[in-house]
Amino acid sequence: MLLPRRQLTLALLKPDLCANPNTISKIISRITATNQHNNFEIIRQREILWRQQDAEAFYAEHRGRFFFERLCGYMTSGPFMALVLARQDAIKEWRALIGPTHPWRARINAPNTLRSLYGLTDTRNSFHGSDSDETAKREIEFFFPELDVDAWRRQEEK
Ligand SMILES: Nc1ncnc2c1ncn2[C@@H]1O[C@H](COP(=O)(O)OP(=O)(O)OP(=O)(O)O)[C@@H](O)[C@H]1O
Repeated sequence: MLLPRRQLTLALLKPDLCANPNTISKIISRITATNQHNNFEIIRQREILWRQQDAEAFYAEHRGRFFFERLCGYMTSGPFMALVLARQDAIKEWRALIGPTHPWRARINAPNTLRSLYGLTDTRNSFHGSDSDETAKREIEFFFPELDVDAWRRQEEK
């Protein structure tokens, strides 16, 4: 029987979460829980501490937006976790698990999502997820340059 092909995505657990190790372990348990909507395999995991220029490079597409300075300030305020997650439909399923960008919207429309439970404000929304295969490759290789995403995908297709 052919197993469904897995996909990679980049997940960030942002600095407000990493200030509390207990919160991180609860979130990791939820990510890896074996049920239909979780069940992610953590392929790589790394603690990151950014300088201002790292945040500006990663979020370059948002330069000029009203929240750009706030976003870079938040992401350089302390260590955060970068994770590479694998499962079938990883991009869609991780974005579904974290919920809408704005935590207040998540609390109304998607109350069991991670941003509903842990997100603080529009900027301090605690999580990130890649939005396409192309973005996932760029973002994964930004944090894990030693991981060749194309090679991983080729291997997965065999
Ligand atoms: N209207 C806003 N006000 C304040 N901060 C914002 C706003 N929109 C986005 N941000 C911040 O910028 C980040 C990147 O914005 P983007 O539009 O790419 O959100 P997203 O794709 O839903 O979230 P993410 O990329 O973090 O998964 C958001 O996660 C949030 O921290």
